[in-house]
Amino acid sequence: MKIAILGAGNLGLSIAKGLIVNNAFTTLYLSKRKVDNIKDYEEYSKVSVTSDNLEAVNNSDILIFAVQPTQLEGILEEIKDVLTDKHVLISTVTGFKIPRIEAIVGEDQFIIRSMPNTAIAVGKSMTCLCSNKKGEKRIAIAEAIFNRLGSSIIIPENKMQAATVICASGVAFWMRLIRATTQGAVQLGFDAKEAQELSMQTCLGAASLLIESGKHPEEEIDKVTTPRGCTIEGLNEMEHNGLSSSLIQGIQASFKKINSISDQ
Ligand SMILES: NC(=O)C1=CN([C@@H]2O[C@H](COP(=O)(O)OP(=O)(O)OC[C@H]3O[C@@H](n4cnc5c(N)ncnc54)[C@H](OP(=O)(O)O)[C@@H]3O)[C@@H](O)[C@H]2O)C=CC1
Ligand SMILES: O=C(O)[C@@H]1CCC=N1
Repeated sequence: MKIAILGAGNLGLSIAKGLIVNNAFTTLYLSKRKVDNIKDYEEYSKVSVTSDNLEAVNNSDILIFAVQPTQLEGILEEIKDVLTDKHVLISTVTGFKIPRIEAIVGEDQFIIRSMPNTAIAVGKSMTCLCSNKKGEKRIAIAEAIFNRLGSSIIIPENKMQAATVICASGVAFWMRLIRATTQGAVQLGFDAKEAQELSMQTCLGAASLLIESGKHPEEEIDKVTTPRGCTIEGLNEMEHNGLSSSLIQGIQASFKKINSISDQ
């Protein structure tokens, strides 16, 4: 696959790393206006770095847009005249809905919206996808790309905002929980490095257990909570202090914010 990432910033470079590590492209163009800080990527085979979006588009089939929402319109205007039937447009841009993309490049383009997260850099992104009518014929290509870099599901476009909160912002939410449990472990006597290792691996183990068993979290929690034991003591104290409620309220606040700053 000949892929271009237009907007090689935080997310764009995370996608690039995932593609490079998984050898998941034929050629890869990385574009941004100031290329000095990504020049190193040219050391990888078949990777080109450019500040010329048209060069990237003309030499690629899959175009992944990873610019800020206010920058997408300008890029689409810039490249729309060189788009051909070979191109599949994949936008990762938050809150920029498909009809708005179609209004610039036309309905007769394969348009896909994708919401990955930064764990794509290590092939572990949960990515949500949707498309315009024409894009339905190419969404399998997007699935193939994002399934090599984690997992993907296809959702209706009206759930993309919610998916952004749960999956994209979600990485930050889980990181903060890992930091908090790390701080707890330091207070119990582990040094910072050990504490983070214990926290991260336990988090990974808990998620893996649910993924592999298909079970509900409470079923697994029941196996851990010895009657009158330390686990239920800790869990109940956390709940008295609003653990679940706080997480749910944070998700609601994030969702309210995303709806206030986007166009859908
Ligand atoms: N960060 C995340 O975890 C996630 C982000 N998203 C979405 O992805 C998009 C990108 O986010 P993020 O990576 O954090 O943002 P960044 O600001 O880190 O990256 C945007 C990049 O676009 C480049 N850029 C700006 N204008 C142009 C242009 N005209 N042509 C080419 N490149 C350009 C910028 O570099 P330069 O100034 O040098 O051009 C910059 O590197 C956003 O819409 C965000 O909502 C979605 C999911 C997760
Ligand atoms: O925080 C944000 O608004 C963007 C969207 C999801 C991740 N980063």
